[in-house]
Amino acid sequence: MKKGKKIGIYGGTFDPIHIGHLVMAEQARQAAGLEEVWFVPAPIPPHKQGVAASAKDRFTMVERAVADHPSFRASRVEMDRSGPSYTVDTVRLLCREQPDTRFFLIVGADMVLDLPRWVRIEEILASVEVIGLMRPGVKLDMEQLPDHIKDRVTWVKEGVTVDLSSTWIRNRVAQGGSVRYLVPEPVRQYMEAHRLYESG
Ligand SMILES: Nc1ncnc2c1ncn2[C@@H]1O[C@H](COP(=O)(O)OP(=O)(O)OP(=O)(O)O)[C@@H](O)[C@H]1O
Ligand SMILES: O=C(O)c1ccc[n+]([C@@H]2O[C@H](COP(=O)([O-])O)[C@@H](O)[C@H]2O)c1
Repeated sequence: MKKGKKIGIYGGTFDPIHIGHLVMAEQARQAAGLEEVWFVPAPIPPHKQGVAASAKDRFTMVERAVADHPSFRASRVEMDRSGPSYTVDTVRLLCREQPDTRFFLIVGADMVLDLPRWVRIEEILASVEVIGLMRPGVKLDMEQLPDHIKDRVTWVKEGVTVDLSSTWIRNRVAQGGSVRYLVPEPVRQYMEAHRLYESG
């Protein structure tokens, strides 16, 4: 077992980042005793059909969202890479740069069920552990997961769950509704200033 720092890697599209991401990342940090959590915006998420905001805007919103937490960081590790943002490339790079660090991938329940379809998932699971986040509306049928994946996932069972998605936020903004308190205030102000997700 590695003895170095414990760092969480929280990858996502963050289109936009919302309080569900933040509340769950904080619970993962506490539950696993992580010294830091790195939020890793994916410019081209491998399994999504398209994104609404640019990678630059999504990254800036993540930066703003985590600025007031002493252990949260926005990581540029996927920002300057071309092609789909495969997690295996990120994990490879981080483990090479910091061989003594114990990295944990923080993954929502919907994405945990998707792990069997990730590129080179065996290599990922040989290098990092997975912290699973419960998510409302996602039924955890563990039969869907092969044992070698299931065994690498530790679930955060304490605390609250948050019934919120970026899709819901985008739809709300497009309908002219308020998302105050559902995204951090600096993120809301950025969205408003840049007219992100507004219709027309
Ligand atoms: N409310 C939530 N509770 C638990 N996990 C979440 C929640 N929202 C997002 N996640 C997890 O955060 C990671 C990044 O998610 P993503 O940025 O795609 O947000 P999303 O809300 O799922 O977006 P979208 O609605 O656009 O699909 C994924 O692992 C996802 O499962
Ligand atoms: O590497 C893969 O094959 C892979 C497939 C699907 C998702 N991911 C990663 O999982 C994270 C969450 O994805 P998403 O689509 O829910 O934002 C994000 O960091 C993606 O790059 C990675």
